[in-house]
Amino acid sequence: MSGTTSALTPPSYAVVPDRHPEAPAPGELLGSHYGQCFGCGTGQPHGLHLEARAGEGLRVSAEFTVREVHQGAPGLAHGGVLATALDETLGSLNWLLRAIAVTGRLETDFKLPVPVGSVLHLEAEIKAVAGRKIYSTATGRIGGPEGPVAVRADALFIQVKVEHFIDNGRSEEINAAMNDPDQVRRARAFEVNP
Ligand SMILES: CCCCCCCC/C=C\CCCCCCCC(=O)SCCNC(=O)CCNC(=O)[C@H](O)C(C)(C)COP(=O)(O)OP(=O)(O)OC[C@H]1O[C@@H](n2cnc3c(N)ncnc32)[C@H](O)[C@@H]1OP(=O)(O)O
Repeated sequence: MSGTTSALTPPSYAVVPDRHPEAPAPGELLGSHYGQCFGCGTGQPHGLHLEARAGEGLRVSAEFTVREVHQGAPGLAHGGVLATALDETLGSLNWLLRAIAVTGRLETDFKLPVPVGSVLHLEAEIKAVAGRKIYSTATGRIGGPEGPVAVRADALFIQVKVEHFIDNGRSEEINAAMNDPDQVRRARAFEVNP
């Protein structure tokens, strides 16, 4: 069975948003939004170390190399790890709107097994925005950027304010992040949209 549930179908009043004028230029590496992020941080030894790049329009691309620590079945990537790669790539679309948004819903199709050692070539795109809701979609291909689609997802991200993290995160990490000028600069870069 495949298909998208109605919660991921943009409502009639949804619009295709503008790319933010100060969004990173096409081809630019986006960098990690948080060094300890399991998806994109360089401070997580077993993390995905996913590197995303701005694309044209409302698109980003990213690559993730599947390592032994990412296995589910012998020699194959764990499905949850692949979902994380899709989630992280979709999350990096935030940079194009310069808005902070978190995943509300993520629906994933697993179409092909992904062996350890594979490079997953990811692409994500914003389809529409309705108020705080951002509708987006992503694919992950193996065997090259034009290879077959191994995984895909549709998602709904919800815009939040930076207080979402300050109010809900564990105080150790939040205090460390707030005392890191680089982290504060990155968080502020998203706050231009109320
Ligand atoms: C200096 C300080 C340092 C801070 C630095 C931070 C920088 C960070 C930068 C960038 C971060 C990017 C991180 C990317 C990482 C990858 C992405 C992830 O994995 S994120 C983690 C997983 N996700 C969650 O943990 C969300 C947990 N959920 C929630 O917190 C809430 O449920 C939340 C915020 C999503 C919504 O709660 P509400 O109370 O704000 O809003 P309501 O009214 O419930 O929803 C708004 C609209 O959205 C719909 N909605 C919400 N959830 C939905 C769902 N699951 N399915 C369908 N619709 C949903 C609702 O029906 C409503 O729609 P209607 O406006 O009425 O039309």
